[in-house]
Amino acid sequence: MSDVKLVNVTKSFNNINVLKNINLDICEGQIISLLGPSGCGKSTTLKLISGMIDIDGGDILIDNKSVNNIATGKRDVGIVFQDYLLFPHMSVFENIEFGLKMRKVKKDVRAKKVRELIELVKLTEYENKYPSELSGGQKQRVAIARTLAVNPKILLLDEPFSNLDINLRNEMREFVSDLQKKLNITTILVTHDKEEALMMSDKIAVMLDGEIKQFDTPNNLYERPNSKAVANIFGERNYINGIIKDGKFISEIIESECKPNDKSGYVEAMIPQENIKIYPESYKKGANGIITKKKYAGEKTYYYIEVNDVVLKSSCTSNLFNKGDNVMVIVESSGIIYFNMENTYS
Ligand SMILES: Nc1ncnc2c1ncn2[C@@H]1O[C@H](COP(=O)(O)OP(=O)(O)OP(=O)(O)O)[C@@H](O)[C@H]1O
Repeated sequence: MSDVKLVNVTKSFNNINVLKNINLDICEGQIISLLGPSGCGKSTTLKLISGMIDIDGGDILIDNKSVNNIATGKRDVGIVFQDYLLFPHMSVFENIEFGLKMRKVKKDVRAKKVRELIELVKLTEYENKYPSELSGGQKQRVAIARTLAVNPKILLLDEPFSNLDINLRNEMREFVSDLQKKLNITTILVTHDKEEALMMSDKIAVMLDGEIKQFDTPNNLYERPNSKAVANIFGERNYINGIIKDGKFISEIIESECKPNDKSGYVEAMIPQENIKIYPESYKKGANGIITKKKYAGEKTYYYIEVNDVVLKSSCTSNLFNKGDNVMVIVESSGIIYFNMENTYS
């Protein structure tokens, strides 16, 4: 069942179209991400759904009812921002209690609900502490508990982990994912981090320049992006021009087998970096190349390899090769996507 629906939503600031015809259909209990570069309109979309700013055109439906003319407080949505916005002079308990107090919920009911939430976000020993005494992750959990206190139907998360260091970020991603599944609360996450979106979402809306370019599952987006623009969001790939003929992709530098449904004709092959395999020169199979650059990154090493004047980028677990080495390059055909010359998925 559709829980949140955006139909032809538009928004301009100072006569600039920031959102151009946004359509989204989010099912109950799902977590979806709005993913895209800075300025593409992610936060504006979230603010429109929450009612913090007004829509120019189109419709926003929550539970199949238009909320265009309904005030933020009555939309049944809770929003968590990256900078938490906790009240500094209130304890953890009081911060979480705040929304319930505003709604004039009785004191004993309030206390029970706050304690339940404190337990849910694993802050039992911290209820009397003040925000200044908490770590970033703990503050984030208070912010989430405070938002959940008033039982919103929809949870909106605006870059909630971007202020946390990498270890804490991973821990909080897992914590929020588990919590979302446990509560089965429809959630919209704004992020510019592809890994975060891939790891946490049932579906991802890839946004560019105020438009949704593809709304799909993480797997489909990664493996079957509908355009180069979407593909590039999910990492740097190699692009090679060539032709598909008799079930084979042929280019000046490589040849590889195609899948039966890859159409014949002139194409641009998008090759993931992990598909470019490097072997010692003595291997004598594949294309001759020379390593022109090496970037060691712990679990992976990135190599730039020049093959017939074209630079291919490869990521692999082996750290054996060095700049200047002559190597053999083999391209693994699985995972290659072919765009016809009009840039659409073939
Ligand atoms: N209140 C406003 N007044 C004028 N322009 C605005 C306003 N809010 C947003 N914008 C503009 O709208 C565009 C989209 O902004 P938005 O905050 O939605 O982007 P975003 O994708 O969330 O970016 P980021 O990842 O940097 O937060 C930007 O060009 C921004 O400058």
